[in-house]
Amino acid sequence: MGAKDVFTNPQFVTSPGNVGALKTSTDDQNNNIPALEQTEPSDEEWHQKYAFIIGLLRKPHAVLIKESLARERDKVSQKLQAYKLERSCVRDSIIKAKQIGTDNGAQQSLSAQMKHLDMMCVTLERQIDVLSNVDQAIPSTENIYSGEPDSLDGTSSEIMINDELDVPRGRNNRNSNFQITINGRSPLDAFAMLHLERCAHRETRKELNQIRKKYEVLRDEFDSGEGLSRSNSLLFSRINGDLEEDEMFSNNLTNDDQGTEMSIGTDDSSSRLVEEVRLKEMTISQLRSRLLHLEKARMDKVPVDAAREIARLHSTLVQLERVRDELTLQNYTLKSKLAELSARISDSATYRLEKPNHTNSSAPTVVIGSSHENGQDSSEDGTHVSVTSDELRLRRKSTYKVAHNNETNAEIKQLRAFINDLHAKEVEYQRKLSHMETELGNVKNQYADECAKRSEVEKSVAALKEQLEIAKQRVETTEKCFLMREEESSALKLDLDTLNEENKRLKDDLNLLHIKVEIEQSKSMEKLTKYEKEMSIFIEQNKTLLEDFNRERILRKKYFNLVEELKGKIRVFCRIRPPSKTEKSIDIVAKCSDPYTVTVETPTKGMKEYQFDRVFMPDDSQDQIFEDTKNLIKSAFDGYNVCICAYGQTGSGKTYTILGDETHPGIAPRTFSEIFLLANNMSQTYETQVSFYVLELYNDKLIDLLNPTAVVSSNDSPDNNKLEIRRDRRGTVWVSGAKVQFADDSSSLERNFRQALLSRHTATTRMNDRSSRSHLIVGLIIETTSKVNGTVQRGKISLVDLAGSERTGKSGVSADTLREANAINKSLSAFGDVINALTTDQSFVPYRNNKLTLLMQDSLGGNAKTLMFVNISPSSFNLDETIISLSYASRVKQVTNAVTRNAESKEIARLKNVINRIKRGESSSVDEDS
Ligand SMILES: Nc1ncnc2c1ncn2[C@@H]1O[C@H](COP(=O)(O)OP(=O)(O)OP(=O)(O)O)[C@@H](O)[C@H]1O
Repeated sequence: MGAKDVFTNPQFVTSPGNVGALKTSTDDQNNNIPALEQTEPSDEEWHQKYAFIIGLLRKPHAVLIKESLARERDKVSQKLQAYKLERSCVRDSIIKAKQIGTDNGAQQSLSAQMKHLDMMCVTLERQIDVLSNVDQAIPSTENIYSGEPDSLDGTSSEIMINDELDVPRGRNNRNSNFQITINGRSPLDAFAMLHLERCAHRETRKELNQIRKKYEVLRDEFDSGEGLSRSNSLLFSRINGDLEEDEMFSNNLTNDDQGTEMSIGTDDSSSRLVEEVRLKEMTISQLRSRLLHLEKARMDKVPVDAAREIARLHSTLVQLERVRDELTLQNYTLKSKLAELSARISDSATYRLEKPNHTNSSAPTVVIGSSHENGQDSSEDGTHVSVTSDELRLRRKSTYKVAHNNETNAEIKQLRAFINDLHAKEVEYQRKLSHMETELGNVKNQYADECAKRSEVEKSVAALKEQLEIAKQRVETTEKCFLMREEESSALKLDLDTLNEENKRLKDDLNLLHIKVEIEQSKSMEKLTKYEKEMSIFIEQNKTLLEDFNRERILRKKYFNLVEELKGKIRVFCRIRPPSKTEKSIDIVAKCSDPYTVTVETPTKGMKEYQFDRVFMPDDSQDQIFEDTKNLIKSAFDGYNVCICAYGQTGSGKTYTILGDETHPGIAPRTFSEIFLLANNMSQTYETQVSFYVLELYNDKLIDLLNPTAVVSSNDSPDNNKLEIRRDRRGTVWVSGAKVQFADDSSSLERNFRQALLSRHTATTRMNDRSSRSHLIVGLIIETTSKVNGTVQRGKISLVDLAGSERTGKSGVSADTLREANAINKSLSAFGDVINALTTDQSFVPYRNNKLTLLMQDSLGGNAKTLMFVNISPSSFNLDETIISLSYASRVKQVTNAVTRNAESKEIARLKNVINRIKRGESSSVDEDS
């Protein structure tokens, strides 16, 4: 195609008859030998063609092509280097894999990779070679300018241009605006194709030369035969279609009669020869058809002009074969004629010998062949011969010939010699013909081999072309991708520019905003600092105020208490015990809303509220209870009477509050420790003497628990009951006849106290496992004598654990203890009466109605600082009792005592002691008041 494009361009075709057409010279027309030199373009013509293309390749273009070729070669070289490097890495990996002994799959994968890399390396090396060849084929720029044909000489610019020729078509070419084309091809392509065409022509020329030489050899051999000049002329006259003379000669011999058949006879050698020739012809025709097929197949693949050349060569070959066939035919014809002539001659001789005087003319009669078409047998006697009309005619002719015997004898002889020669020549000719056929066969075989080789090469070239096409497509795809990426990149660049501008604008805005924000921030910071300062001031003020408030609150409470104390009011603490096991599932109705208020939810009257000096919650510990209580202990050291009592329904926690248990000691044991602690603290300035008594009011009877035997005797005999409740002149209640025991320390005091408690009356009720069935009164007398001035102060702490107020049915007391319950209720009722009288400012307070009220005379409205615990149960089960207790305690809180200090001067105390001693010596009664 490329070659066709180049050569169909009129500018290339310098001599239309020279290129693409086999021209037959005048001299060779007779011999039918192609004039190869004249059909092949001369070197000058080739140079003209090259020069035309090179003329187009002006210096800039040539330089560009060379540069682009060099670039391409460098690129491919770099690629090759990279592949080689990768190859060496893969090789190292394979070696390592073998050393380590990795699995076969990995090794196979590496091997496949290695093969691929090898293939790529080979391909790239070939590409580099091709590029180098093309580069060398392009003449240097000086030569382009000078346009010297030598520079384009086929020998000097001989390149192996094949279908792998890869003219750089990348960006470089595009960028260099290399747009000159020849029939749609770049000059470089045209140059390459021209070169290809020239090479093909050279090959064809070589081939034809060989054929021509062989042909000439054959011809020389044919011509060089002795005595063959005539036959040669005849043969070549036949070859050249000049058969007139021969036909005349034939007509002379055969009288040229239509329908006459000249039998050659049954000569075996001739028929064998004919058969051989026929077989050879068949073989030749088969070979020819095969050759034609192969030629056609090859022609499809070769450039058109080369194909045309080959076609012409082929037609020449066909012509030559036709000539050969004709010669063969003529040979046969001549052979048959010779045979005929021989037969005639022999017949004529026979006739002449047999009938020498038969006719006047004595001309021999010629019997031709064995043709006896009329079925008449010839007679052997010679006198009568039965002959056909043909025989008669022949005889006439023979007669004629005999008449000219003398003239023809010489000719016959000559003919015989000629026949002999012809026979010899025929043999020779057959030999040469067979030799020529063999040669022709060899040539054909060689040609077929060449064709096969060429087809192989063409196949490999086609495969390489395909690879090249794939590579080109890949390059084009890559270029397209690259272009797309470039377009995308440019679009992105535009976007980026826009975004950069936007970003810049936004940054400016942001900077402005930053400045504004900073200004605002600084302002805000100033304000914040200001506010913080103000806030800290406020916080400080608030803190101070809070502290002041708390201090004031405490002070207020303190002063309120003080006022209350000064007023002599009884202080009342409320303590709510935790729910017992049996009360867990029952509703809780009594709650502590704040440290001074207890609320009780009643089903009929709603929520009831009671205010007390302090309210303790169920989980408040014995420590917390005593913490708010121990100030009173100090008052006893100051000479005041102090009374701490617990009131409440049975099982509400009175005994737990006053006495406690072993693990949770109550107010009494803690008071013992506190007394001796204070005494110890004051031991520098005061001498302290502690004495105590423990009484029980059981069934309206006083029992001295420090002397329980006395109790038994008193019960048995009232006369022996010496325990009498008395008051001294300052109103302090004391019990005459009760054992007052001195205590040196708290432990001995507690030990004796616990011992005394063992004698207390208790019982198990439904409300309490260890219900106190009596009122317990513990008197602690503290007498302090100042070591400085001898002042004596005498204070008393009364700890009273009242028996539980109860409803007999609810508490489930037995009939045996019913009397105890009645006595308890009676005493508590008297206690209530006294409270009523005191709170209603009645002139008469019924202390004497009951021994309990008589005993507590100095604690209720008397000369004492009184603290009463009202113990309540939280559960709804005890709601009624709880409300009664709380109402009762609220009234007690209104009671005012007449609090005075029990202090005397040292002298009075001394005198009193003297008097007491005298009195003890003179009289046992020292009561000052009853
Ligand atoms: N605040 C409390 N914390 C823990 N347990 C308590 C509390 N108050 C009372 N109890 C328990 O409740 C039960 C009854 O208490 P306590 O004996 O003191 O009642 P009481 O009022 O003295 O009864 P009674 O009048 O029948 O003698 C006891 O087992 C006691 O341990």
